[in-house]
Amino acid sequence: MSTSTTTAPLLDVRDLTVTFQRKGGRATSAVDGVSFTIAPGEVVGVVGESGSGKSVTSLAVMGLLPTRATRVGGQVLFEGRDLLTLPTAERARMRGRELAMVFQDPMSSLNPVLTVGLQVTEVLRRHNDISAADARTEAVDLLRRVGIPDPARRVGEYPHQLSGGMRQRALIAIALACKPRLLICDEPTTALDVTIQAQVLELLRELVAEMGTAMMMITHDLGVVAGLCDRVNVMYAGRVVEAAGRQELFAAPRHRYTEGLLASIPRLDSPRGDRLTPIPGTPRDTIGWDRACAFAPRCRHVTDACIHPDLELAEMDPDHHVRCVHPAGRPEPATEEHR
Ligand SMILES: Nc1ncnc2c1ncn2[C@@H]1O[C@H](COP(=O)(O)OP(=O)(O)OP(=O)(O)O)[C@@H](O)[C@H]1O
Repeated sequence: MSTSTTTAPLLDVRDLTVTFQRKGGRATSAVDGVSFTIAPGEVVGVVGESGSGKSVTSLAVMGLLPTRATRVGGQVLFEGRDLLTLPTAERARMRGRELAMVFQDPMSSLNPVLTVGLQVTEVLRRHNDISAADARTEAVDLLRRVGIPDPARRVGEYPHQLSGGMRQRALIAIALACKPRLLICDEPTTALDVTIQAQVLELLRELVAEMGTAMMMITHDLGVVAGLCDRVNVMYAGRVVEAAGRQELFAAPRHRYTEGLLASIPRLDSPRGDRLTPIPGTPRDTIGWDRACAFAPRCRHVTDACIHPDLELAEMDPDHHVRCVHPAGRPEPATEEHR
């Protein structure tokens, strides 16, 4: 089932499944019936622990999963067209122009033997009919817009000559060069120092708002979600377990996993001396969804009813969906911190 937005969605992911065929014939399911939408200009977070399927979901949307031994099912509708059925060449043409992606590690995403300027102009010239000189002028302007100082000099530099923060800014310049309709960011600040993280997130927020670009923000950091996202999808073991507006999610989490995630991070409004409550166990303590709620082994509220093969993502409120047999009630209203 799909979580809804009021305007026609830009991206409408329906019942996405990704299965990897392992050596010896065993298939593992990484994404298991994921559905969500992103409206034009909307910033949607995908949050969850390591291994929950966030990156595989984004790579499936971008068409960047390895084709060998990978089975992708469902639909990825971009402005109504199913990307999964488009010819490979057409998908490649859309990457950079309609959809772009920023990865976690800028050093492995940038080409080390090409100047930063050349990597920006390459994208501009691939998708636009412009001269080399105009592309260079535009590249300098883009580097300036992403906050790279002295951009006219920096265009001639190689990635290793830039700091980590500057490299990530260069990568953002490349991703936004053709003003894509959708930008997918996969943990874009994890590899950066904490002070630089905030600057890069603020830059992303400003740029997508200015360009009207929608953003899918993949993160395990609820602080990033609180500061940036309009709506949030919480993933666990390859499925969306809760989908809600940001305010609603922080004020009244309904899934016991989301509740646990929120209880395990420090909050400014917690009383002094209040202890954080970690979620017991690890994501490895999982039951297959076909037999039960995958979170059941780690859940403090588990009962026999959680052994239930058809646990649907159910509507709690308009635009708030939860996959849980014992969802939490509605606690106190949102604090200023999360508005
Ligand atoms: N190419 C692949 N072949 C086989 N299994 C894979 C492949 N890529 C990912 N997986 C598996 O798919 C599952 C989901 O991985 P994914 O990278 O999407 O998780 P994630 O939520 O993004 O975690 P992280 O935050 O650590 O990146 C994991 O169990 C992972 O081992």
